[in-house]
Amino acid sequence: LEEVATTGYGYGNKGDYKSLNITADSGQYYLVDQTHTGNIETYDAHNTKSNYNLISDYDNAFTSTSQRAGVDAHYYADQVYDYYKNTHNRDSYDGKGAPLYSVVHYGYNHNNAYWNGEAMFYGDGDGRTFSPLSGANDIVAHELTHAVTDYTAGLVYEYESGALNESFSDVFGYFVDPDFLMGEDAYTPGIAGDALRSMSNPEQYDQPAHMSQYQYLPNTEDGDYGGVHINSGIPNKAFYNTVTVIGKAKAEKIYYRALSYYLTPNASFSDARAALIRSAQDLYGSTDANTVANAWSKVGVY
Ligand SMILES: Cc1cc(C(=O)NCC(F)(F)F)no1
Ligand SMILES: [Ca+2]
Ligand SMILES: [Ca+2]
Ligand SMILES: [Zn+2]
Repeated sequence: LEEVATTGYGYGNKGDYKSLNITADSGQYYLVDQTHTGNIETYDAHNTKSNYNLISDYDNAFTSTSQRAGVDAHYYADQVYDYYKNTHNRDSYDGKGAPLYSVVHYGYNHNNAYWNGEAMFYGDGDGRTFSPLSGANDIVAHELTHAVTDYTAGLVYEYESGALNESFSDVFGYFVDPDFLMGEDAYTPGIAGDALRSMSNPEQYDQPAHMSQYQYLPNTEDGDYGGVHINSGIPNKAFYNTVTVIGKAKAEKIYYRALSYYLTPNASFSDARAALIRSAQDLYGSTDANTVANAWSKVGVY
């Protein structure tokens, strides 16, 4: 018997119907999507941090409650893969069709998600701060964009370059989920309208929105590696200032060109401003280049 590509369906964390690309193999069905260069495969860690296994079922319906996190991770990984291929002609995070591996039910009550250089890992949340984190497509795009960044600009995950690394992940989270809130679909299931971060109003969630409020923190785990998730509010606000004037279609080309062509591992906020101005000038001319310049000047970055 061989692995036959087929379609199935399942319910996401919100009980929403999702059509899935799956694989049938000797009477079993697996969350393995063979429709791209590399497979998209989704695993279950059963609330451990080790020994994962492919999510499988006896039919093509992944409708059990325990499968919901995997259904979302599988579906959104496909969505983000398609985004990079269709919008930027980038085949997976390495540009060469690398397979995408996702692991759900990672750890116990784990209020986070992350890319470890090889796979994406999603906690279930504790049910108060987060519901299963794969349920937010901007989080999936955020994590996958860390992989893209690692293969392109390689922004070092500390201080300003690290805050840029975080910001580019939020920015491509916007491009996949075009609203200015980050993580809202998995954040505080008991509270409507809030989010992990706001790109339009970073201060709402205790992030600086201007260079004058940059937080000098130590490059330690406790210091969030120089405040990479905190100081990202400044480039996030600059992005908001840009996209609200230029529009999404142009902004995503400008940001992708800067990330893949101009930015270097130790880029500062000022270097990012220059890379984005250059990208806007290359693609669309001086009017849009000036818009980018002003967007960053307004957050105190020159
Ligand atoms: C600490 C800490 C981690 C994060 C974060 O952005 N995690 C990735 C996400 F996808 F879950 F959002 N923010 O503060
Ligand atoms: Ca969002
Ligand atoms: Ca909420
Ligand atoms: Zn991140």
